[in-house]
Amino acid sequence: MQITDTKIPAVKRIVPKKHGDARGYFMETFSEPRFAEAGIIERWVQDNQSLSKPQGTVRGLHFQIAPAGQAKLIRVLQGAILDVAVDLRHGSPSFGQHVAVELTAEGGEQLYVPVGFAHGFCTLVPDTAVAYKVSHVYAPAEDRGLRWNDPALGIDWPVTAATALLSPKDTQQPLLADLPVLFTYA
Ligand SMILES: Cc1cn([C@H]2C[C@H](O)[C@@H](COP(=O)(O)OP(=O)(O)O[C@H]3O[C@@H](C)C(=O)[C@@H](O)[C@H]3O)O2)c(=O)[nH]c1=O
Repeated sequence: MQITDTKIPAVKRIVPKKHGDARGYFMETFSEPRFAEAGIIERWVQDNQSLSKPQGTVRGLHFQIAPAGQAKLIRVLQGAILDVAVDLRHGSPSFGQHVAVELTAEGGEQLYVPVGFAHGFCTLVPDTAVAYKVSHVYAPAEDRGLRWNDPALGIDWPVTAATALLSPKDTQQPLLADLPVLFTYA
């Protein structure tokens, strides 16, 4: 398992080792000691899974605020996504910047997104299934969003507002400039 920093070091890319044989493959998708060595110490309390039927489905950008902040560990079970994490930590040298990484079922790559980031993805093929661990249970009262295509974020999505499929909620999320201070950089 390889765990490397992305251009925002708090966000990590994980590539599990695939042991292939005549039957197929085996891989460890999570190892507490290996993650701890790489500085990722979380108590994962909920596993989520979603299926997005059309290519070009966008989910996000989402986060939960205190006291229900969520770290996330994202991977693709079927298909492929462009996975995006936006730094919302005021005082961070990368505040407002993002990491965008392709995750595929074939490659088994994962993205670790700590508390303080908004998260979202766009599916790159039809029938894409995504699974992720979170470090706090779903808390609807603390659930928040950020507009996926806010020009201030400069995210190079593979879709436009005319071609993307979003939930009604996600078309109406606030812009970065309209968010109060929600997270601070330690
Ligand atoms: C996120 C969540 C949703 N739900 C319910 C609420 C709603 O009725 C239905 C669909 O919710 P949403 O539209 O928010 O689902 P979705 O847009 O897939 O939300 C997810 O997006 C990705 C990008 C994330 O990062 C996740 O944390 C989560 O916010 O599922 C839960 O029961 N538990 C949960 O943990």
